[in-house]
Amino acid sequence: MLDYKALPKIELHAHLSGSISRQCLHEVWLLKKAADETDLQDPLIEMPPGKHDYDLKTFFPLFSSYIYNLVNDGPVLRYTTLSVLRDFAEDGVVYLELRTTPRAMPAVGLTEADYVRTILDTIAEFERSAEGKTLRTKLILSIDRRNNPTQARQVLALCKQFLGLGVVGIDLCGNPAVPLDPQLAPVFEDARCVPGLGMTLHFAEAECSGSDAELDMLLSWRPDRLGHVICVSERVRREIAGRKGIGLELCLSCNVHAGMVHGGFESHHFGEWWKAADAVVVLSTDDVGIFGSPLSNEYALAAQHFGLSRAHICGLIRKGLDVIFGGEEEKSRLRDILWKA
Ligand SMILES: CNc1ncnc2c1ncn2[C@@H]1O[C@H](COP(=O)(O)O)[C@@H](O)[C@H]1O
Repeated sequence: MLDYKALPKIELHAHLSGSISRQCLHEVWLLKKAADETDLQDPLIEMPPGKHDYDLKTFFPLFSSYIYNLVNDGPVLRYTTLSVLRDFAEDGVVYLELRTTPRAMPAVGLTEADYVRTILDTIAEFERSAEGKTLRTKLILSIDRRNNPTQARQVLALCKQFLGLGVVGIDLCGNPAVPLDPQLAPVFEDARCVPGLGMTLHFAEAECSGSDAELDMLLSWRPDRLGHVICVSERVRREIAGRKGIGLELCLSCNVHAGMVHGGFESHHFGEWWKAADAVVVLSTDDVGIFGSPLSNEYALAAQHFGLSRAHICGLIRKGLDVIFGGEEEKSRLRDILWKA
């Protein structure tokens, strides 16, 4: 039996706010409650331990109406980010690309740039600590589907501002039920022209965001990686398969628990993609705080449901290296770690 936790792993699709454990949110809530700074319900009641079956209707409001109201100042952003980094490190993750939607906190005078800076400073602080020795973390900034073009432009401006300082990519995320504003296209087209900036897109998460017209537009931006890739037509599937070296960030537990795929783990499209010669499949957690499955468990699930051997698992992790946004130096560090495992 493989020790999936001890196995060095790379995580490329993890949303910061969704990766905060309920215990950590509870600790924040206790402090805020004691200081009379919150009217929110205890996170352990709001999101009972063991409850992971949030569907797309109940999932997105968790952020807008709950988590964002608890993580609403600089010290809490630092505290929760540290906790997320610690959790990934303890799970044996050696390279992490964390993604987040820059968020101003006007009540405490924090701008979107301050938000990004606070997270980068926290990552640096963690990497200097003994517990952070093996994990290296980079940041991807997300444009949410609900953002207007001005907000999207601002995210791109932040990517440029912090490129080389820890930010390595741009993402399109958000509730797939929100129609995609075609005016976001020029922002991603411009992002594509920024040297050194990686691009990953949430792709065909639901029927409503899986039309060929939408997917053709996303593919025209020439993304390096795609997240989820669920509701794709046969033509789009072939188109993706033909894009040599494209990264596919697949999230087993998230998709199964949220009812985004049907028929349980065995029928997850990981089964179709993981052997595809030209695609690079990277197992990812998405939102471990909500769906409760750390990356080590995602690998265990893949092995259990798709019959992957130790050699398959190690091969998959090593192949993932090709699609990281962290640059050659990071790849070389990871080669040393992953080929020794
Ligand atoms: C099914 N999986 C998903 N699909 C699409 N968007 C997702 C997501 N999981 C999380 N997010 C997006 O990430 C934000 C929270 O993290 P940050 O505040 O950015 O760190 C949410 O607002 C949500 O839109």
